[in-house]
Formats: sequence, C-alpha cells, structure tokens
Amino acid sequence: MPINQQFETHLTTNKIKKIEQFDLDFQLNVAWIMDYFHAFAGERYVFINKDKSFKLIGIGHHSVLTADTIHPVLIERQFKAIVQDAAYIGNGSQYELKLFGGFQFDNNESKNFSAYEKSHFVIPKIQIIESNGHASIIFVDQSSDKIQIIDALRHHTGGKVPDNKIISAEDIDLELFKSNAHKAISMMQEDKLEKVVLSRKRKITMERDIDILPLINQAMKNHEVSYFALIESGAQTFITKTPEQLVAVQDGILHTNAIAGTMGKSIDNAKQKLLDDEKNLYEHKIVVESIKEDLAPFTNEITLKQSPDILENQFFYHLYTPINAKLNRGGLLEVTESLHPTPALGGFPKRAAMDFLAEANEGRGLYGAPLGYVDLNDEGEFIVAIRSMVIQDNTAMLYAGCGIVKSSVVESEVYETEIKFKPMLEMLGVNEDE
Ligand SMILES: C=C(O[C@@H]1C=C(C(=O)O)C=C[C@H]1O)C(=O)O
Repeated sequence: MPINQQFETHLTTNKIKKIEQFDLDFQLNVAWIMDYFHAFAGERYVFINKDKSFKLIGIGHHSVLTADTIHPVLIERQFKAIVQDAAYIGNGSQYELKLFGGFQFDNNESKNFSAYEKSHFVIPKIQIIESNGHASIIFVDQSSDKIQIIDALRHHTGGKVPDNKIISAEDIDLELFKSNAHKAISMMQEDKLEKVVLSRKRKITMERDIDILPLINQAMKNHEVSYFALIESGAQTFITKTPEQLVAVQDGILHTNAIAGTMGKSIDNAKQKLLDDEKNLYEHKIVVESIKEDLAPFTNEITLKQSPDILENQFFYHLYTPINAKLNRGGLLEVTESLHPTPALGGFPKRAAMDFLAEANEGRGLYGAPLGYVDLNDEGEFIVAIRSMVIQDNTAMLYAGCGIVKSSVVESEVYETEIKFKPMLEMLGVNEDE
C-alpha cells in the first residue's frame, strides 16, 4: 500500500505531548470563530450535525494524516498512536479530541481536488466543540496564551466582507452526463446493471475571490434539517450541506439511513406522489437492501421500518429509511469503508456500478464521499458529502447527482440535478431567477 512520505514523517516525529481543554461559557458563533482565526486560512474545518446539537471546529494543522489511496482504518490507527501518550489537562478526557476528515469517492483521478489526498484527515492545533449546549476548547501542544485567546473569542464579532457578484455559470460536461445516462439505461435494459448514480458539475465564477464567511452565515440562517461541513486544504475549500448521514456510532449503536428517491417540492401533491411512485420506491429499495447486506458482517441486530418515510428539505422531498443496529463487530471506520458508496451514490450491483463510474470519469473527489470524525472511543459520525462544492480563488465547482434506473427519463434527471445545485447556489448568493 503506497503511503505518502508526509504521512510517514508525521507518524515518527509528531506524537502529541499535551492536550489542554477549557470549558467555554458562551455559545459558538461558527462564522465569527472562523473569522477570528483567519490567519489559519487553508487549515480550518467545520462540522455541524443535522439537528445542530453538535458543532466541531478545527483550527491549524497539528498533523495532516494522508494516504494516496483509500485507507481510513490505517489512518485511524496512526491517530491513536499519535494521541496515546499525551498528557491531558482539563475536566473531560483526551477522548474528546477528534480525528476529522474523509476519503474521496473513489481512487480515480479528480483534478478539481488537487489539494486533497485520497485519504485526508487532520489533527488540529485547536479544536472547539459544542455538544448539547456545552462548549469547550482543546489546545494540542500549544504554548500560546490560551486565556487570552478564549477571551478574544468571547468578544469577537465577524468582520464585514465586501459583496461579491457572479460573472458566469457554466455547465461542465452536461452532454456527457446525458449520454452516460442513456448508456446506463441501455445496459439496464440488457440486465447488466440495476442502478447507477451519475453526477454533473457547474462552474460558478465570481467577481472576486470567494470568502467563506458569508457562505457560513448564509448556511446558518437556514434552519433546514441538513449537516454543514467544510474542510480547507491550502488554496481549496470543500463545502457540503448534505441531508445524508453515512454512519454514526454512539454507545455501541450504529445509525445509518437510506436516502434515495426524490421529488421537487414545486410539483403538486409531491409528497404523496413520491410515496406512491414505483420508480422512486425501486431506487430506494435497492439502497436499503444493499445497506442491510453491507452491515451483515458487523451486526446481527438491525432495526428498520418496512416502508420509507419522507425527509423534507428546502427544495425536495426524499424517501428516507432510518436504520439502526447494534455494533457487534468492527469499528466506525470499517463500517464507513464497507458502506461507501451505498447505491444512493454509487449503484447496484456495486461492482458493476463502480466500473461504470470509473469509465464515466466524473472526477468526483470529495463529492459524494464520506466526511466526518472519529474519537479515541471509536465513536463519531460520517456524512455523505452531496449538495457540495469545491472553491478555489474566485471559482466554485458545484456537483449534483441522481439515481438512474431502467425507467429513468434522461430529461427528468437533468431537471432533478438542476434543483440539486440550488443549496450551493443559494449559499453563494446566486439568484438564478435574476
Ligand atoms: C446524488 C445526490 O443525491 C442522492 C440521490 C438521490 C436520488 O437519486 O433520488 C437522493 C438523495 C441522494 O441520495 C446529489 O444530491 O448529488
């Protein structure tokens, strides 16, 4: 397994000596905190869970643990070795320090994500957590004046960012998306494939460099049920506002879900139509069955409902099945690697779908990929990074995908992906109706 030089160097030289944790007596304003630490631009991350009860911010790089192939379990092992002998000072435990990051959709080339490795995880210099209303800050091997930083954070309010305007919006390879969809449907008619999820891209160019501050502010304004995550790597920033959890483990219980099957909210009676729609129910069932199969090595107790619920977000209804299981064997990252990609993002049969996608050569990078965190207790959460974009200078590359099955109509899928760009366009302040 080829491992980056950088990865090996960090391992041998960078063991953590001291973790210091302080309680914070104020609620986190994520945008303002990111603004306060603007000197660390390129080395920050944010993760906010679906019900906003958990917020995680990382500042600076203590270590970047990467591999040039998908191997998160190996990286988690190295994280444990790095933290193992650290002295801990505070009211909690070193188990609160989290390894944050993810791995790309697949091992294929993804030129829009040149700043990210295939497996890309970070141990920050400063980590800020808010969990169920209680906030704390962790310093990893830091000699700076910590009380002064805490005090400054308490009083800091976000700076003013100059307005930015869109210059152009350009569909990338839309014709290729359509021809791949037709090709997939023909293969399905020959029973060579059951489902594949295809994606397309839109490149947005703005007048000036894109600042993340207004994007975070915009994302926080909107109270819909979705995660928010951001990871910077040098000149690039990846952002997702996904409704989709891949897997979480807490107190020995594994939580996952199937989200597949979509109807735009502008359609009359959309909710009921979606619940009755054969094509969408079929797309959804493929995901549920595949998740059950992939979980089998880790559990013998799975709980789920027989028919899907509706998940509502700003622009759509999705078919949604929550799935819970007792984790009897293996850990969070093993389950993450095994589930990814579910047929909500890959397809079915998995192998045939991944071969199709390798040929389609969409260069997904972190789009549709698992992103999240794990701690030393092996607890944490990974999300599926859809409704996402990668930003560099004054451009943002947006990604949107949809499930193709035998009965798909290509123009409807183009329309569905069109709406799926909206959450990112809204975050960028782009009003398409203007
Ligand atoms: C692939 C995306 O979404 C996925 C595909 C869906 C579908 O085909 O119905 C629904 C939700 C997601 O699982 C995306 O938003 O980019």
